Amino acid sequence: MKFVKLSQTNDAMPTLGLGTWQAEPSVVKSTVYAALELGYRHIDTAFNYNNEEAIGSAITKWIDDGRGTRSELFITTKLPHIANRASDVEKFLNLQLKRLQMTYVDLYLIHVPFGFHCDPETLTPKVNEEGNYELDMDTDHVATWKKLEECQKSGLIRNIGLSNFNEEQIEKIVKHATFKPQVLQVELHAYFQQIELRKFCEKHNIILTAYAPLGSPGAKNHFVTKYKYSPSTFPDLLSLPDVTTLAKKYGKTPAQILLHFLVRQNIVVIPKSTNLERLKENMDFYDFELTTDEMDTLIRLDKGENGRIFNFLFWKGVEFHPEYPFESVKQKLL
Ligand SMILES: NC(=O)C1=CN([C@@H]2O[C@H](COP(=O)(O)OP(=O)(O)OC[C@H]3O[C@@H](n4cnc5c(N)ncnc54)[C@H](OP(=O)(O)O)[C@@H]3O)[C@@H](O)[C@H]2O)C=CC1
Ligand SMILES: O=C1CO[C@H](CO)[C@@H](O)[C@@H]1O
Repeated sequence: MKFVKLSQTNDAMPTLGLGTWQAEPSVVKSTVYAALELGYRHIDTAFNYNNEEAIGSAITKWIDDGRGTRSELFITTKLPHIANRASDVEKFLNLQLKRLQMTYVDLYLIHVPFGFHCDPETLTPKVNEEGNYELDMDTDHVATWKKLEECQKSGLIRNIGLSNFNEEQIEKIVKHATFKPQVLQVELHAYFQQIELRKFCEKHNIILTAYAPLGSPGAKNHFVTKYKYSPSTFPDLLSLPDVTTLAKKYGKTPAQILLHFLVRQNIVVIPKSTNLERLKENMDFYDFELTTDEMDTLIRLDKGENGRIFNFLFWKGVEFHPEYPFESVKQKLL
């Protein structure tokens, strides 16, 4: 396992984490326990994934079984879109810590830059007459960030960061922050390499975590059936000839090539799997080295903005939120 150092706390963040979106609570408990046994030390979850409780039980059991200690682990969770306001940070963080059975998380991210009104009974977004989520137009990133800083100071969070924010939004937070964002988690894979954003993060000492590092094969099913997206908009990175050729050459799988490609560039990856064989496979990509020419071949797969899968437009009307982050997605809608 390789680690990256977070600039302000000097914490070591494992370059491989286990993604858990779409990992159902009924299976994720055994998945997380198995992953820890295999050597995973970094788990990525979120309030929205509805599985923090199951993940917490798996980790608690693993520690109680004497298999390892809390301090060996790097646990990330996220402040949800329904709580994207200073007054909700402590309430949600405390609830999430309770679900996770932890006294602190290693990394807490603001999940998305936009906010929705919350139904306090169900802790789900309020829905308007047209059946759309009600946007909270008053989202104030700096105020929310200051609250995260307080929670970091009081020891509930070790590191704070952002997810799905654009450069301008990050810059504003950096300008007002006492404790700067340590990590930015965004969609990042061979078809969507985020070249400009990566330069920006390097300049600000922000570590990038790649979500959907395999091109999120599971999102296709989810978005097509739940949100009626067209199946043709989803990439199949695992079958690309440039990837499968390299896999053959090194005796590796396409997934291992795609993960190696990102980690080689100092990017943290969080592939999701609930399948034991694939959990093992997704750890085993550190023992070979693509040549510079081979890295260049994969770099050339980048489709820029056309490679984006996650635009959040499945939340109808979200592009009208003042903090909707993806200007080029908005432009295309005009
Ligand atoms: N901050 C944010 O807004 C977001 C964060 N995330 C985070 O990033 C994580 C990763 O992204 P995700 O969207 O899950 O996409 P990934 O690119 O990690 O792909 C996961 C999918 O690929 C399959 N898979 C896993 N390993 C392999 C393999 N070796 N070969 C073939 N198929 C494989 C999984 O199925 P199976 O389980 O059956 O193996 C699953 O369907 C999420 O789980 C979540 O933690 C994701 C989206 C947005
Ligand atoms: O993390 C995430 C996984 O994908 C979801 C889509 O339903 C988003 O909620 C979210 O950003």
